[in-house]
This record gives sequence, structure tokens and C-alpha cells, in this order.
Amino acid sequence: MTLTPEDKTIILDSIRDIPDFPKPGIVFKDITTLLNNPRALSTLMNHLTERYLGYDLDYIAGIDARGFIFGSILADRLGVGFVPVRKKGKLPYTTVAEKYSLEYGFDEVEIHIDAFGENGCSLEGEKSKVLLIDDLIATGGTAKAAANLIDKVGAHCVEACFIMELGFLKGREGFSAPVYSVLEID
Ligand SMILES: O=P(O)(O)OC[C@H]1O[C@H](OP(=O)(O)OP(=O)(O)O)[C@H](O)[C@@H]1O
Ligand SMILES: Nc1ncnc2[nH]cnc12
Repeated sequence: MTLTPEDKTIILDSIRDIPDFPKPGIVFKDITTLLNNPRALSTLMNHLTERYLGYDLDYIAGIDARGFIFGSILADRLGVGFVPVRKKGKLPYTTVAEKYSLEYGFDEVEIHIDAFGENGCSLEGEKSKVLLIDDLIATGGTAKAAANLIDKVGAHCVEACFIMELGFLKGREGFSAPVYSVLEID
């Protein structure tokens, strides 16, 4: 279940740095090179599958846009539902929304009110257990807004999972759920 140092290196080496994207001074972590590397992607997804098999999850909520990719693969592997947390104005049914700030601007995310069942509960009235996932946590603004949405619709965010954490931005501080990052950059 724990990643070996070799496994971590395979995943880390597959992610590329793009300086000055989308703004001068930002070093953008590009995960497209992880996605097109089958060895790195399966090393990552095998690890996440093993980690979350024992969590008895009901749903995986993936953050727009790269959280959709990792979240969908993991949801299928675990046999649970996938829920998209989308940027404002994209979801067709009734939504709840949260505004947030990030390393390079402001944005707003939304979720369908019934995404995790009526009032966020199963038919038996239990709060749905949700894993939140995204490619990266920087300031934590996006993921904290997404976790608030899970809470607002009545479900329970059991953990927030990221492929990469920019530790120096301290995004995990004050998070309402446990935070797990596969790779941490100091
Ligand atoms: O921790 P934070 O400071 O909130 O930043 C992390 C967010 O930034 C990136 O997405 P981005 O906002 O660039 O959106 P995109 O997926 O539409 O490119 C990344 O995929 C996270 O969702
Ligand atoms: N440096 C970065 N690379 C990729 N996504 C990000 N989101 C916020 N900061 C980022």
C-alpha cells in the first residue's frame, strides 16, 4: 500500500514543470505527461486503489478539470459513483456554489444539490462518504471550497486526496478533512 521510493520517482519524474504558466512566476505542474505514461499512471492508480479500498466510500468527487481524470479512474476501480465539482455555469441541474481565490486569480465551483443522494444521504439515511480528489493542492482554495460544497449538500468528506502538494503554500492548513498527498514538493 505504501509507495516505494522507486514508485514515487516514477510518478514524480512523469510530471513536467512549465515555467511562467499561466502567469509569470508560476511553475505549472503539468500532469499530461503522467497521463500519457502508462507505467506512471498505473503505478499511481494501483496505489490509490489499494489505499482507498478499505475506506467504504460511496462516492468520489473530482475537481474540474484534472480531478475528473484521476477521480473517474479511481471510482471505476472501486466500484463507486463519480461526482464532478465543476467551475461555475457548467452544471445543468440545481446547484450550490462556493467562491474561492487561488495562486493566480479567483474562481467559483458548483455541485448538483442531489449529487450524493437526497440531502447527501443514502436511502437508509446515512450521510454519504465522499473522497475528494484533484491533481494538485497549492493554496488549498479550490479544494476547501469543494469540501464546503460536499458539506453544504449534506454529505461527509472523509478525505481530500491530491497527486501533488505544493507544501510551501500551506494549503492543507485549516482543511476540514484529512489531507493525503501522493507527492509533496517543499
Ligand atoms: O490549491 P489551489 O491554490 O486552489 O490550486 C489548485 C487548483 O489549481 C489547478 O486548477 P486550475 O484552477 O488551474 O483550473 P483548471 O483545472 O481549469 O486548469 C489545480 O488543478 C487545482 O484545481
Ligand atoms: N503551480 C501549479 N501547477 C499546477 N496547478 C496549479 N494550481 C495552482 N498552482 C498550480
